[in-house]
Amino acid sequence: MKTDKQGFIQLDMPEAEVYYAPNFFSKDESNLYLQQLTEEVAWQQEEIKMFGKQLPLPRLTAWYGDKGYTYSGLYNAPQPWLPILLELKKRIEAASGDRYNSVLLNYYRHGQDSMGWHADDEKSLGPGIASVSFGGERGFAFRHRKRKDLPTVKLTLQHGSLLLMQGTTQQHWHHQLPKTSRPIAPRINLTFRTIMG
Ligand SMILES: O=C(O)CCC(=O)C(=O)O
Ligand SMILES: [Fe+2]
Repeated sequence: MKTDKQGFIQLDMPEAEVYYAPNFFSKDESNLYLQQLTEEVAWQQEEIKMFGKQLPLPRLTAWYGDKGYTYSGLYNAPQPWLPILLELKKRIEAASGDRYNSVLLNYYRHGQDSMGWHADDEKSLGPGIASVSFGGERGFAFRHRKRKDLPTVKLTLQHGSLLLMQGTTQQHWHHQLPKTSRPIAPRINLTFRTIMG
């Protein structure tokens, strides 16, 4: 690991640009953001069609921003930005040097809520994604899509942390937020994104 961007650690991952700032937000700020986001965001229980069945996603979600997006073949209209989301976006843009026009929010109610291996590599998505975490600390992992010789890269996403995924990260690596049997406080994750076109 090496420190590059100010306050960020760069993860040791070939063909990727991933930076992690464990204490991007102070404890007090993070507690406030966690509470406000829990209350103000329009959390939804979405369903996904799998093996011909409608299954609830193992987390609650919300989508805000300038543009709609298509997910699992369904078009989702965006909700207009909340002031708190614009405030977070501004601070993260200043640190990352990227610009974002939408944010996907995930609410993990307990350790059995999760997100499986995937890459955020849709053609309409810009390469810079900024991931903010508030609440219960969860494990997170990256796995190279082709090179089985490379180890899985694991980290703990802390309360108030910022993870930047840039460059060719999504083309070459998958990531996941695994389930845990540990009792764990609810967690909110925000991924700021750029939808093009
Ligand atoms: O909750 C997380 O840390 C990961 C979220 C994620 O990968 C996504 O929304 O695409
Ligand atoms: Fe993702």
